[in-house]
Amino acid sequence: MINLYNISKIYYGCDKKAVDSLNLEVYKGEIFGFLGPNGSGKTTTVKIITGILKPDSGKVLINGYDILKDPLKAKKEIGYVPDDPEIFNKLTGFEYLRFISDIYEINNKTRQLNIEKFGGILEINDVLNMKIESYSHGMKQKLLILGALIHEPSILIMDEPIIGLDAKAIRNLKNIMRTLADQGKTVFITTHLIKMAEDICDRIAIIKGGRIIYSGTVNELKIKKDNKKDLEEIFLEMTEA
Ligand SMILES: Nc1ncnc2c1ncn2[C@@H]1O[C@H](COP(=O)(O)OP(=O)(O)OP(=O)(O)O)[C@@H](O)[C@H]1O
Repeated sequence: MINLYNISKIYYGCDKKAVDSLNLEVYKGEIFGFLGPNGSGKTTTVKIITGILKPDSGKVLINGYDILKDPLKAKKEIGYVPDDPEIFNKLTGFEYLRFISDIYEINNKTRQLNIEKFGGILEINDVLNMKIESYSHGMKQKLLILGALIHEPSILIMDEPIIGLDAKAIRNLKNIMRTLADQGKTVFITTHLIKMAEDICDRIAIIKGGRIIYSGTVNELKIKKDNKKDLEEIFLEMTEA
């Protein structure tokens, strides 16, 4: 479970808050979609949830652990896929996964089992002996996802996970997300892709200018908007207004 209480952040030298008084609860057993136009504060929020950025005010709890006061315990709960897959290019895929496993103190057997399981689903295992610099964008993205799953986190947080993936990989990732949620884990994704959110997310929040302007299910939102069928139209209407 993820809890945000009154989170605000203003970047140095900026006059406007990147995120402003955010309150959010993301439950166990759900896939939660965080939607918003460019520059609305999605990545800032993800970086604050994962402890990469410190908010100016407010509190984040990760399964009850305060990300600032109890960072190791909180971070052990999280698997994180950043929006930029440019990392550790000189390592091979295996070396990267070993490195991540060591950080999370995962034994060899668990590491191997999870590489076989999730690497198999993501169809990345054939290239794990190659250096990451030789990977395509989509292959790097798959490796990052595999790395985020290797310690069996109870909370999976992915920033724009679909970008760069082909149709089959997207379907496989959706299946992984649904399986994790059905196992009682928390899945939090940011996306620009409204259709994706509509297809897979149990609940969504829409952020605009750093403030959450809606949180709930897609169906509740449609009912609120006079039963308009097209979520994309509703989203554009809400975020452009
Ligand atoms: N390092 C930074 N320094 C200054 N301003 C920043 C920095 N990172 C983000 N911002 C600003 O904070 C606001 C929110 O940015 P953020 O990256 O969180 O948005 P986003 O919703 O993830 O955007 P996108 O969909 O384009 O990835 C924007 O106005 C952005 O210009």
